[in-house]
Amino acid sequence: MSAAIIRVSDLTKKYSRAAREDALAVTEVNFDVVPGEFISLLGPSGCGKSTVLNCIAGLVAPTQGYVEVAGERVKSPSKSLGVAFQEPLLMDWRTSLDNVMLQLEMRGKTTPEQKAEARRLLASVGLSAFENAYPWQLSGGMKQRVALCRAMVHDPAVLLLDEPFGALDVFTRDQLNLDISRLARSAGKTVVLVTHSVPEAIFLSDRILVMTPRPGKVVEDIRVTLDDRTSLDVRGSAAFASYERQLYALFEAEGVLGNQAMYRH
Ligand SMILES: Nc1ncnc2c1ncn2[C@@H]1O[C@H](COP(=O)(O)OP(=O)(O)OP(=O)(O)O)[C@@H](O)[C@H]1O
Repeated sequence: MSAAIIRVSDLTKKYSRAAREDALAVTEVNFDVVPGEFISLLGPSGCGKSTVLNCIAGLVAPTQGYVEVAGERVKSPSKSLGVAFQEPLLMDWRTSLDNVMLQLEMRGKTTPEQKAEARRLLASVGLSAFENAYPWQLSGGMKQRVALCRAMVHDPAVLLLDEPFGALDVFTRDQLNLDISRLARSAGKTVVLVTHSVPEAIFLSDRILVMTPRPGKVVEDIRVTLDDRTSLDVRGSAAFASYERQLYALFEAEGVLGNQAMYRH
C-alpha cells in the first residue's frame, strides 16, 4: 500500500456565528487517500462535504485535527492542488484558452510548451473550436470543461472537485462524468469529489466516504470495484445496482432518506 497523499486526521470544524450558537459542521473525520485514488464525499446537503474539501484545499482552518497533503500540514491554499467548484468562475473578458492559461500566469512566466498543454487539454474535452470563445459564448457544460482544464493545466497531483457538475442538466453531467473519469485516470490524478449523487459517486469513485449531517460525520467508507468506467453502460450492471442498494439502504438506516426520514432544519 502506498503512503497517503492526503491525510485527514480527527478533523472537526465549528463555525462561529454572530448571535447564534456555533455550527458544528463536521466532527472527528478521519481518512487517508493514496496516490491515484478517486474518492467521493457523498451525502445530503449540510453534512459538511464542502467543509472537509475546503480544509483539504487550505481555504478553511480546522477547529481541531489537521490535514496533510503530500506529507505537509495544510495551513493555507496550496498552488500544487487543482480545484474546481460548482460555479465555473471564468473571467468574462478572457477567452477559454486565456482562462486556462491564467492558472499558469499566476505561477509566473508561461512557456510555449505550457500553452500547447492548455490547448491539448481543451482539445481533449472537445473544445478546440472554442479556444478563442468568451465565457458568454459557451454553454454551462463547456464553461465547466474550461474550468476543469484550468484546474489541471499545471499538472497538480491532487484535484479537488466541489460538485462541479451539480448545476448542469443530466446529459451534460453524464458527459462530464465520462470526461473527468478519463482525464483523471489517464493522468493518474488523486481526486476528491464532493457530490450529492449516488450514481455519480459510484461511477467515478474507487472509494465513497458516506457522510450524514448534524453534526457532519463519515459513517461509512465503501470501496467500489467496477469492470469498466469508460462507458455509462456499467450503470446497468448488477454490481452497480448492488452498490446503489447498499448506499440507499445506508441513508435510510441513518434517517436521511425514506418514509422515516427526519426533516431537520
Ligand atoms: N461559513 C459558514 N458559517 C457558518 N456556518 C457554516 C459556514 N459554512 C458552512 N456552514 C454550516 O456547516 C454545515 C456544513 O456545511 P457544508 O457546506 O460543509 O455542507 P455540504 O454537505 O457541503 O452542503 P451542500 O451540499 O448543501 O453544499 C451546514 O450546517 C452549514 O450551514
